[in-house]
Amino acid sequence: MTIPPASSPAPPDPQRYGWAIPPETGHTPLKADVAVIGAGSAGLTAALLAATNGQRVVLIERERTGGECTFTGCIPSKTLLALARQVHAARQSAALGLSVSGEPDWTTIRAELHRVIDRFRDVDSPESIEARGVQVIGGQAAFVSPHVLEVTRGGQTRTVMAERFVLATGAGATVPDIEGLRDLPFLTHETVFDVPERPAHLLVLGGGPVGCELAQAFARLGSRVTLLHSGERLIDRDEPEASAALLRALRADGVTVHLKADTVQAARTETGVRLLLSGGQTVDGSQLLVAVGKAPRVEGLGLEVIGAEFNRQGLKVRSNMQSVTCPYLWGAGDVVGGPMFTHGATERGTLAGLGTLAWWGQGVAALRAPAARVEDIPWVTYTDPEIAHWGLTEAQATQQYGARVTVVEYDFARLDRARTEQQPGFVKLVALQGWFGSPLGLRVVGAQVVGPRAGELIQTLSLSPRLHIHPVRLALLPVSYPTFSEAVRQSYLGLLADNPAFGRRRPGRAAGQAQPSEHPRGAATATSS
Ligand SMILES: Cc1cc2nc3c(=O)[nH]c(=O)nc-3n(C[C@H](O)[C@H](O)[C@H](O)COP(=O)(O)OP(=O)(O)OC[C@H]3O[C@@H](n4cnc5c(N)ncnc54)[C@H](O)[C@@H]3O)c2cc1C
Ligand SMILES: NC(=O)c1ccc[n+]([C@@H]2O[C@H](COP(=O)([O-])OP(=O)(O)OC[C@H]3O[C@@H](n4cnc5c(N)ncnc54)[C@H](O)[C@@H]3O)[C@@H](O)[C@H]2O)c1
Repeated sequence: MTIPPASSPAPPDPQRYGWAIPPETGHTPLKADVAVIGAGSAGLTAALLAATNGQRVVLIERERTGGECTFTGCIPSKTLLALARQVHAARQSAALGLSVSGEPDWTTIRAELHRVIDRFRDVDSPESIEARGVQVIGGQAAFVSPHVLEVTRGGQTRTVMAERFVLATGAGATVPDIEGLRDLPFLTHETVFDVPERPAHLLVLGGGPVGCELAQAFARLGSRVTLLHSGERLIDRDEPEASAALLRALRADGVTVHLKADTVQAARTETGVRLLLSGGQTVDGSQLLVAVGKAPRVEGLGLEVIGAEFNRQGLKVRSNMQSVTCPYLWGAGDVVGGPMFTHGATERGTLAGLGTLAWWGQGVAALRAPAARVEDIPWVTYTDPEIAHWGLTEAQATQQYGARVTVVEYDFARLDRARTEQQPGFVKLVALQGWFGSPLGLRVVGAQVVGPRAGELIQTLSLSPRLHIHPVRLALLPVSYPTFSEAVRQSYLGLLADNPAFGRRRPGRAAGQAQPSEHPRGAATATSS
């Protein structure tokens, strides 16, 4: 199946985004040491770092400074989830004798969402960036010859010449090749936060982080939600137990989930949209949200003109983010492919920014490069329960290291703080056993957390391997009682000693060998609904 990139999003409403649009392009050619294309998390980081180190920097943005994270990604999605959690908590309080009825007011929810975005917008406004020594210009940039960009906007063109360049153009929503889909007015993350009315019945295509986070948020805010995912399990880069926990949670929130759903046709109906699945089943809804992944924005940038190699996975770069074929170009953020996270974008933006500096910057970049490796970036899905992961899954580790793999499972039923808050969850550590039964050579290679504060816990759980600290040191670190952080110590102790109070240890299993009944809280592997 081919997944072509979505067409460009509609231009932003100038009333709403007024001053967040960079100033007019102007006519005079510009000369700079460093030109950065794209003012999202990656481009901003690279541009500010280069400027702080005395470079003349021009930052070119075609739409809004701040990028996806601020306007259509992390900030609106986390705000919507937080509002949805409040509504959910209010509903749950019926058990305490409080009475809550009705649905939350969508106009208020939407206003609240945009109030929060507005607060973030201040930080990355063109004025604020210029105050930090970076010249910001608005327009669409493309290379026209080596070291030369043409920036166009509203029929005007301006030339920008620079010694070095950073490409940080991000990634756009992909649209699957489903018959009739492109004839429908579907939503993506670029438009869903602006819907004027609460969707009566939202169909969500895709069970990755975007689909799952938004399915839960809209369900809790009063929409009927049906999620259709082509895979066997949701968020399939995480452990199967995490996917299963999320499936249970979404269903408990009233979301109808179809796994292994192969949508073959989409059509408009009088009340919205109808999807036809390959088995003949139809699913009707009022709106459709497409959340099946993102594609790096590498087209139309004149990369061919400067000999920079790229493909649909993104700009091809070395570990220090320098283009593999164009020595004066660095890539940063979603445009280089791999894990698409804001912290990945800023880390890679830092490397690219360092790369544009003199030899010493490139030296520091080489030292920092390992931290930006795909394997070293933890990620979090901000649903309830929160789900966080770092490193290899059990199946990946077993494939790579065979019988050396050992797994510790720690159930929050043993964690006092979780018990007081009556919150389920678990930690799973994937490790390599020490040599000859000793702690020598013992090493954690992966971690998964599901439950409250999972996004915070994963940082500490992954410290030992990421900082090359022996697991014993983390296992013996005193932790305040009663905190969720005790789960870190208890699971690490489980690596060292077989005691029911700690995490339970077992040999690693290859993919498909999982025994669901043994998983924490009996988390069964997700199956088709
Ligand atoms: C719904 C959602 C929720 C998310 N939640 C999280 C989360 O909780 N945590 C997390 O870590 N990540 C999250 N992400 C991912 C995160 O938003 C991205 O990984 C990150 O913002 C990418 O930053 P970037 O700088 O690479 O790209 P972007 O922020 O997309 O910036 C690229 C910029 O380049 C500009 N541009 C493109 N082409 C040109 C051109 N030719 N000329 C000039 N300008 C151009 C674009 O207009 C854009 O402003 C989420 C994503 C989505 C969709
Ligand atoms: N919390 C976070 O850090 C966060 C939140 C949201 C997004 N992101 C990032 O943004 C990027 C995009 O996220 P995403 O969830 O859109 O993409 P994704 O690729 O992570 O997940 C999309 C899922 O949709 C499935 N799919 C593909 N075609 C389908 C079809 N026709 N019908 C049904 N399902 C289909 C895929 O199998 C895949 O599992 C990812 O890199 C993600 O990591 C991060």
